Amino acid sequence: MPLRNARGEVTHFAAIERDITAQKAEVSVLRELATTDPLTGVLNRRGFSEHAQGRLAGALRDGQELSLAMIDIDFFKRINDTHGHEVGDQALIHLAGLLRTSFRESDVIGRLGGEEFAVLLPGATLDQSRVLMDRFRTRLATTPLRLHDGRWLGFTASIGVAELDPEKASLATLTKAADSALYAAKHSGRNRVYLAP
Ligand SMILES: Nc1nc2c(ncn2[C@@H]2O[C@H](COP(=O)(O)OP(=O)(O)OP(=O)(O)O)[C@@H](O)[C@H]2O)c(=O)[nH]1
Repeated sequence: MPLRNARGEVTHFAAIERDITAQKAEVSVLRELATTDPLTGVLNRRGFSEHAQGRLAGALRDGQELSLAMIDIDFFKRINDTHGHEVGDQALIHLAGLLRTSFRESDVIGRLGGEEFAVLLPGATLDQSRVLMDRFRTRLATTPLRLHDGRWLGFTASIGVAELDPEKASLATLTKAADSALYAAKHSGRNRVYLAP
């Protein structure tokens, strides 16, 4: 803002300066809280969807393959009913930890709700994803969770995988296809990976 003398000539400029570093940090913490699942630390549905939309747009732009896997714990209700809700929560944390150490930094991992998780695999074809997901399924099935009383709890998951079709490209379409494959995996006996046609 210009400051003038009695003759109306500009002699100085005044400015108000405010350090917004703290506000910026606060906004970023709030953003993180809004997009992260507090129990497992992976992205929540909203965070996953935001990241996935971005990666999907990138894949379409670059003509890159992209796959989506939906992962759902088998008989999770039974785990809760038999061992209690706290052990159920531990199982969710266990699964999220295995997901984090099984996939690349560039893959997007989220908990979509309840015992359902999703992994978005940019650059992966349906066939490559099948191999990766089957490896993960086996890793989960052979890595039991150690309970507080020293006992071990083994559990499995069913997985449905779909690949991005550039002709029908939307996250909703891809999710629906992976969900149908997951449904088929559940109904054919669980603890398996099914691919969307
Ligand atoms: N401990 C715990 N349980 C949860 C949470 N969210 C959802 N659940 C439970 O997850 C269970 C889901 O049960 P169902 O949808 O019947 O599925 P399921 O028993 O895994 O059976 P299938 O998927 O058919 O193998 C319910 O008992 C919910 O109460 C959570 O954050 N923590």
